[in-house]
Amino acid sequence: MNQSSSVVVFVSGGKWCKGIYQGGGFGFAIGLVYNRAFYLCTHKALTKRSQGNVVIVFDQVQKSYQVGGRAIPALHPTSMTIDTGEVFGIVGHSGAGKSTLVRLINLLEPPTGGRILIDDENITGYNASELRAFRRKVGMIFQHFNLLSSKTVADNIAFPMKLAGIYSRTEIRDRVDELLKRVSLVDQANKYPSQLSGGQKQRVGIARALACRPTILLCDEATSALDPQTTQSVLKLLADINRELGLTIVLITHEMDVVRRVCDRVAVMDAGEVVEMGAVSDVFLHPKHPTTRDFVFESESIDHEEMQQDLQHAKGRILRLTFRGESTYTPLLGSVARESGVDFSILSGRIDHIKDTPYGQLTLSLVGGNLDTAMQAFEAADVHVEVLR
Ligand SMILES: Nc1ncnc2c1ncn2[C@@H]1O[C@H](COP(=O)(O)OP(=O)(O)OP(=O)(O)O)[C@@H](O)[C@H]1O
Repeated sequence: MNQSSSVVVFVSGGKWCKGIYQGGGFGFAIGLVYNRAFYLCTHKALTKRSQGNVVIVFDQVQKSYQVGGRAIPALHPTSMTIDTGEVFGIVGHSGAGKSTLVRLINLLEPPTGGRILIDDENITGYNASELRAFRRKVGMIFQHFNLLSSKTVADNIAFPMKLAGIYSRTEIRDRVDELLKRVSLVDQANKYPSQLSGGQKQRVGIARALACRPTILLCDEATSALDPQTTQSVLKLLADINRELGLTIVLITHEMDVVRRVCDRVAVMDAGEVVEMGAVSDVFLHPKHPTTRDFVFESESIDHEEMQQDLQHAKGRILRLTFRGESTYTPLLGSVARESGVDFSILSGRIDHIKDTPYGQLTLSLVGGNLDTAMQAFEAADVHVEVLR
């Protein structure tokens, strides 16, 4: 193999970093990096999928707000389904309509058109008492926690049960104790919200949302007010709750990184419309809509213009390879180079996870040899190949 030098972008903790890489031993180097990173991963997400039962159906649902006597659309007619037990992300910029969509699910906002079915029932036709019973099935957590400042942690958690008026004192006490343990706040039970950190406040919010044993949990920018480390721990708690209780979680956020960490599927919103929807791995690794691409680039800290300039300097054909799950374990580049006689330069690379599934992306320039043989070898190894130039 010829020696070649090129810009290399490697990843540390999910971030890109650059350097100059001499092409000779790249197969080994990449194999080593990948194997080291993926050795630590579990395969849980490869086997876990939603149970396939639809819990939420939006059938041509639309919402307009009356402003100054005029109907201003916030959600254009939207049809979608959310499955039982999945974590469903809704991502979009400010004003895209995310909060509106999520507030329709528990009828905090009534739709101005279409039908919303929850567990096969059209909730838009509910009377007041049916609505009260329904709302116990849907918990909600908020960006700014919305705790009652005059009540202790334990009393905040007990509050929805007391309000429901259908639980005994013993039931409430036992449930509060159980939830304090679940959110690791047993020793904070008698404190007031002002005495807690942001992460602790959100844990109280989560416990309170779970008090009446809901089957759906709505999260409205639940981590947006938290620092990165606290965000991680709150997302982990939500993932544990989803896995252990089988709760369906609908999570709205303006950060694709949050979606990548916990969601199974995602809807991308732009100006009141769902512009892209699908499994997080598909949407994240192969974004189609420009808004989705912006979110993905932003979350990967990629300067798109800089990247394009780097690509212009590269010789030959340019491919982007995407490895997912099992295919990431194969130290493939060396063997493909030997088989095809193609020389590679690595222009960029990234390794990370989508939920628990490892993935890697490499952008390569290829010179000489037999390109078709190389492409066939990648595809045979279950590596997705995109020709960029
Ligand atoms: N109660 C309301 N009355 C009038 N217009 C509203 C109301 N609530 C939201 N809107 C408008 O509807 C559109 C969608 O708002 P929404 O809050 O759903 O967006 P979002 O994506 O959640 O934004 P953000 O991330 O900033 O919360 C915006 O143009 C907003 O100004």
